[in-house]
Amino acid sequence: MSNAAPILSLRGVTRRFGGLVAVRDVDLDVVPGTIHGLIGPNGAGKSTAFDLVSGVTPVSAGTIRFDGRDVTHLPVHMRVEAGICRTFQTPRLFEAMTVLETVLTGRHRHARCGFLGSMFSLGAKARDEAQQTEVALRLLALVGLDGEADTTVSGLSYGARRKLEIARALATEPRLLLLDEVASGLNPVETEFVAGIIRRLAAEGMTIVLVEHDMRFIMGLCERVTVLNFGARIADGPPVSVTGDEAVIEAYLGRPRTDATPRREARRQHG
Ligand SMILES: Nc1ncnc2c1ncn2[C@@H]1O[C@H](COP(=O)(O)OP(=O)(O)OP(=O)(O)O)[C@@H](O)[C@H]1O
Repeated sequence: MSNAAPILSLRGVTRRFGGLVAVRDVDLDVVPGTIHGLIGPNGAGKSTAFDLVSGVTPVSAGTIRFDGRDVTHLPVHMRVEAGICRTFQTPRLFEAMTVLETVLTGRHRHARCGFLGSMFSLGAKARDEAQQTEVALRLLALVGLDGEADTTVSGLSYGARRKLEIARALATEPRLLLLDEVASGLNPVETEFVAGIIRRLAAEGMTIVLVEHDMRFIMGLCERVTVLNFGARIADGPPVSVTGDEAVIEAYLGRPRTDATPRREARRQHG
């Protein structure tokens, strides 16, 4: 693990829904500027972990620190201001908006002219709008949607919606980007394109955490991987060591943990 202080640090993070523990006492450190994978079988607690880090859901216990600051109880918009932004497993977009308008919603906090400013200086307002639009168009070019600025969201393909969600998240200028199953439903060409965007963002210094089921995608991108199962962290390390981990293999193959000892024992006995 790098010596750099983690940009994101979870300690003892737990989330209960009634009797169900969706995330159980999880510790997690994410090194700045890296691509970190968060994997695990269905229902392992990955999206809930993102909800907790982004502030969509409150923790039941534990602390979340971002860039040395305790953000555990900050509301979503203050975490976005601090530099945390996420995408959702199912893109959450407004169907009636255009692609450009959608990205501009992410620029909201960067717009310099508030209501009073716009009343007293129409010139400044127009300049500000032009600047925000320029940034939004650059982001659309980055995600390959530059020809679609005026297209209405309802007319977009699934892959385009995923890319648009990335552009909207980037519009907030995050330092930590949480991508929830960003490659799901994409064809191989689109998947490789999105992987390229992620590599480029990380090369520019952004920290990225990926929740993903596509192992090839994870293995090809991540420096480090954390594995959850039934809400608990069962492994953490470089991708190769994690994929060879017995507990991880069992979690993915769905064998009950009580199987582990006899199977290992049997293997030893059979040389
Ligand atoms: N709002 C909620 N109320 C009750 N239970 C919830 C809620 N959100 C998640 N859960 C439960 O918490 C557990 C973890 O769910 P979560 O969606 O975080 O898993 P996941 O690892 O992201 O799964 P998947 O890979 O299938 O998306 C599941 O058992 C789920 O049913």
